[in-house]
Amino acid sequence: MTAKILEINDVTVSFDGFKALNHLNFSMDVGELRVIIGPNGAGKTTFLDVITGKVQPTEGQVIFKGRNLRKMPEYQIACFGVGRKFQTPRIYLNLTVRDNLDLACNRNKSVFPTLFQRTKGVEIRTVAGLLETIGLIAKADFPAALLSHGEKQRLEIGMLVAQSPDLLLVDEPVAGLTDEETENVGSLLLALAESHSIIVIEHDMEFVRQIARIVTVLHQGSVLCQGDMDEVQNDPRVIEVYLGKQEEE
Ligand SMILES: Nc1ncnc2c1ncn2[C@@H]1O[C@H](COP(=O)(O)OP(=O)(O)OP(=O)(O)O)[C@@H](O)[C@H]1O
Repeated sequence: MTAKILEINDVTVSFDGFKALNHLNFSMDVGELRVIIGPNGAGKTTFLDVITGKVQPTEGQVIFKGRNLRKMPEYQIACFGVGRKFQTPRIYLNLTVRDNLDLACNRNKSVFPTLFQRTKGVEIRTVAGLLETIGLIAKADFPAALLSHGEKQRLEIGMLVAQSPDLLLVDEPVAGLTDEETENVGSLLLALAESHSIIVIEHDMEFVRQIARIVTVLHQGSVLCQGDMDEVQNDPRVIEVYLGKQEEE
């Protein structure tokens, strides 16, 4: 049986009685690339928030690498191997691409990774290797401010990977990107999926089709259905709550 990197058991998150997550059950294998879709308000961001420790479950458990994350502060969870990419790139615009990556690599040399038993064999990345992975060798010495939006997204993904996370959480990486940039980010995530477990939240169905193996659909804080792209797209419940409405927008 393949080891699970993440198990979410019967998790509910209540905000003043409103259940943003409602008895949610979810699991994924080590090395899996999983895409999460769902209508606005389905609970996707809250789902990421309970994994990173930003939000504590009201009920239920989040188990990462076999360990219950309950009451673990956010920075400890990050050091234990969860890396999160937010929708808007968080990079240093005045620094060069190379210096951004260098900073991220050096962050990894803090004492915390050794304190929180990182998985053996997780590759420690070099700046040169990262520049190649994210396809920005030619722009290594440009200030990050001069990059296109898609290149900034790739740089931030590179900075995340520099910290050798076991699980990458990527929130809407292609929102606002051109078709070409979208494809580049997709190829990058597919390349990273060869050595990382990755969760991607995305609304862009073309992009989801490019990268997805298994798709999980969230609705009203629970898993509505899960399967490959064809199964999910043809599921009448998904068409009703998400895909049908999306086409009308
Ligand atoms: N801190 C909070 N306090 C109260 N309600 C919240 C809070 N955070 C989220 N919610 C509510 O929980 C529900 C789920 O929100 P969440 O942001 O997780 O959904 P989402 O699927 O990410 O939506 P979107 O696609 O619009 O980003 C929404 O109805 C939202 O208004």
